[in-house]
Formats: sequence, C-alpha cells, structure tokens
Amino acid sequence: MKLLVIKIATSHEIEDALSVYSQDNLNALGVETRKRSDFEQAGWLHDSTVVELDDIKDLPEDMQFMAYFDEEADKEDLVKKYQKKLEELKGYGLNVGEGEITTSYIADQDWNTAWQKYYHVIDFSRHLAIVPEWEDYKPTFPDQKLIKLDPGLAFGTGNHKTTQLAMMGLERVMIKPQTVVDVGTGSGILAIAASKLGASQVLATDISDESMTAAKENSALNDITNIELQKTSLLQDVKGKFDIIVANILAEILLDLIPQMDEHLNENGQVIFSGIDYLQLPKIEKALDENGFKIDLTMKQGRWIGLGITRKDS
Ligand SMILES: C[S@@+](CC[C@H](N)C(=O)[O-])C[C@H]1O[C@@H](n2cnc3c(N)ncnc32)[C@H](O)[C@@H]1O
Repeated sequence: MKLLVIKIATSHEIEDALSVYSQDNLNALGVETRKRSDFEQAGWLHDSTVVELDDIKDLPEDMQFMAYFDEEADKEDLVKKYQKKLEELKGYGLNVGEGEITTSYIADQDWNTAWQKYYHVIDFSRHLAIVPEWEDYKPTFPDQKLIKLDPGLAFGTGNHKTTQLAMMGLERVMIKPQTVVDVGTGSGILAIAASKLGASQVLATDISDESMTAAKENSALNDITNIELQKTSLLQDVKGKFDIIVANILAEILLDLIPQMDEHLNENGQVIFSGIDYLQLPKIEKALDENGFKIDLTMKQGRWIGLGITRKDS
C-alpha cells in the first residue's frame, strides 16, 4: 500500500493550525514538519561542526509541512481544502509563507512504526508523565503517575501544546475525587489523566470511531476501569451532570459546546477549555458571558490559550 503525501511550503506561524486541521478535519494519518530554524539551531548546538545550510538538501525557506493520507483519498479535493485553509489563515493576518502545495505518493512500509521515533516520554509534571507504550520509564517521584499511550490514529500523544494546557488545567482544578467529562477525547489522554489524578468517574466522548478504539485500548493499557466512552457530538445525548468538563477542541466547536454546559455541570462545577487560537479568544469570551460563565484562569503556550471557567454566580 502507498500513502498520499501533501507537502506545503509555508511558515512556522501556522504549524499548529495546519496540524490540528489535518488531523481533526481531514483525517490525516499523520503530519510532519521540517523547519529551517531546526537546522539553524543544529548549527548552534553542535558548535564544533558548523552546519552549512547551503549543503542541506531541500532546505525549507521557513517550514515544510507534510500530511499523510490513505492512497485512496481524493487528492484534488484535499489540495483545494488546504488552499482554502491557507486563505482563511491569511485572512486572520497570519503569515502563510509561499503556500505552494505539491503532492506525491510514498510506500508506507515504515509509516506505522516510523512515526514512533518522534514520540518519547514526556515528563510532564510532578504528578504526571506520558509514556509511549513502547518505551520504559522510571518516575523520578515515586508517586508520579504514568499515562501509557499508543495514540494510534487518534489525536492526543501529549506532545501538542493544547493537550498540555488542558492537563495543566486539570491538575489545577482537581482537588478531590470529582466526576469528569472529557469532550473530544481523541486518544483518551485527558480522560486517563483525570482518572490518574483521582477522578471518581470519567465519561469520554468523541465523534470519531478511531478515537473510540484508541481511547478504549489506552484505558485498558492503563488498567483503568472508571472511564466510560460515548460516541456522540459534544454533550449531545449525554446523561447527567459532572463536577468538571474538559474540552480540547478548536474554538469554532467550543462555541457549540458552551450552550450545552449549564445542563451538564454540577453546582460549583469547573470547565477547562483548550485548543483556542488567541485570535479566537474574544468570540469565546463573548459566548461564555452570554451563557452565564466567567473566566477564572487563563493559560497560554505559543498562540494557544487554555481557560479555567466557572459559572458567574459561583
Ligand atoms: C484536538 S483533539 C483533542 C484530543 C485529546 N483530548 C487531547 O487533548 O489531546 C480534538 C478531538 O475532538 C474530536 N471532535 C471534534 N469535533 C467533535 C464534536 N463535535 N464532538 C465530539 N468530539 C469532537 C476530534 O475527533 C478529536 O479527537
């Protein structure tokens, strides 16, 4: 079998936006970037070996973004969608660089394992470490909890800044064994983090089949029995109320979640949002205000924003 590769000559400013769009909206099997700054940094780091940038084959002007798809995927349609996305991002005032899109096919014999070389242990905090299934890790603190993970085709390796912001938020708000709903669970990473941090019961929802498979397998990998899965859009058809709602999804989708939150949040409940590009923050603030919520905590990594939210009257 072969893979379709879509390569975009672009700018590092839109790396995260293209990664999330490729995986969430276009179901890419994987994404990869080559940045000029990485090569330049290599020249600095190994100061005994001066890296001659001119000698590097196919050196990106700024960044090359590669997305991998099944060979049956509609190439022309994907190219059109990427062109549209670049236009949209440009409209937000972002630098999209050259924007040239090329396509090719490669044999996929190594793909399933080749990407594993990019995922290593993330010693995330004093409380949590994310450990790929194929790696060994001994915690520095004896009570540091390990999240064992094989993300499969679902989003959520722990490497993404948006996942990390959501985990920071969870660590901040979980102060007793509370109930949690993880909306858009992907690999299940946040649901597992919540369970490991002491949640009494966790519900994880997602619209994608890949996510349901990955989250189920990852719960089992971590010997977790208090995570329930429900395939649905956001909190639609979800029964009951929770102490904590956590959601790492793009802002446009969070806007649909906000009106559903009151019905599913216990008294004094808390909400953690991540996945918000800073340019989209005003829209989120307005929707929260209109729905009776206020922001108590704002976290930022790069251009991504994470929020801690409560009801206005709490
Ligand atoms: C950015 S990923 C986050 C994955 C994981 N929670 C993490 O933090 O790494 C967003 C996830 O939301 C899911 N998603 C997108 N739209 C959704 C919707 N309307 N309802 C439920 N899940 C949705 C996607 O399938 C994807 O798994």
